[in-house]
Amino acid sequence: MAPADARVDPAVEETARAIAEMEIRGAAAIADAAAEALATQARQTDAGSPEAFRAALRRAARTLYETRPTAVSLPNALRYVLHGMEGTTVSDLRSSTIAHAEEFRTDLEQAQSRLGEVGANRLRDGDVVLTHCHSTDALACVEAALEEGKEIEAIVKETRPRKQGHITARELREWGVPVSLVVDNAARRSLERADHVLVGADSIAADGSVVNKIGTSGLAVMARERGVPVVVAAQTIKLHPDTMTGHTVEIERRAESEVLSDEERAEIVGESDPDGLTVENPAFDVTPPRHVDAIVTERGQFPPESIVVLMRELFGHSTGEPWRP
Ligand SMILES: O=P(O)(O)OC[C@H]1O[C@H](OP(=O)(O)O)[C@H](O)[C@@H]1O
Repeated sequence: MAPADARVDPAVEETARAIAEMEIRGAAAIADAAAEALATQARQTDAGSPEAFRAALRRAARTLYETRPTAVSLPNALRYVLHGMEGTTVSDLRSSTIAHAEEFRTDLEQAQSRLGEVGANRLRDGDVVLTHCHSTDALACVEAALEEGKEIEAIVKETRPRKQGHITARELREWGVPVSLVVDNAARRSLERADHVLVGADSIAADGSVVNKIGTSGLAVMARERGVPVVVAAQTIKLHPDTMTGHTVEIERRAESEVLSDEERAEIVGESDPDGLTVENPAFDVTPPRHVDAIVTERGQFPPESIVVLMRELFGHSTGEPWRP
């Protein structure tokens, strides 16, 4: 049993709540917040023994891990920080954990800007990108292209049910990029004038499949039909190491309330049996590698089928779940 002083800090509980309720969202932001929360746990814990300290950190990591299942950046961040927890005294454990969390956060930021430079090489002056959802990795490519003096236009898919396309549109407008906001159903028509589909990823599997916001796979199929290249911008923390050993990526299913309000439900159901209406709300889908042209990372650009080579290099060691007691 964990020692009594292995308590999860309230700040960690609050971060976990904010991730679960998507106040903190986007795979990179989730990883960053999780690493910061572990550093807070390390700083604040009143654990009186190394054993209690380790138990508190593991508990905190588990609390964060259980929030959202699809973005692998979350367990990758937790694993990185917990593997860095070294020492035989509470003081050493504390300082090594905090140092590793800070290192992770700095690396994350640098990786995104390097990735942006790689992705920007694909974009030419005057190009039109079509986006789905909101991805800071994808936007980093546009930002770097703009910094190089290229003019870029964007067609931004609304992205039901949570309309994260609005966040993308807002950021692009802040940078002065002309934006056409379109409903998701306009995707195929909009591809007529797009030069690239540019999206992010929540997880990338060893076979090069891309797990991203629901609607990405249909968009990729249509883009292939139209001959528009599909570019996935994803830092290497989006690579899912467990898929090298045959595990699949869990697709998060979110609440009905994101799709249908109580009033709308009542209107549809009328006098009929309310159990006869169910709402499915999977948050992500899987795009097979044959519909993806390139995965852009901070380590360069890869055809999806070869991403496993990079995955082996970066995650070749045992993965495991160090937050399990
Ligand atoms: O790490 P960055 O590129 O910012 O985001 C990656 C992905 O995370 C988002 O998921 P959600 O909105 O958290 O469900 C989107 O699916 C986006 O493509």
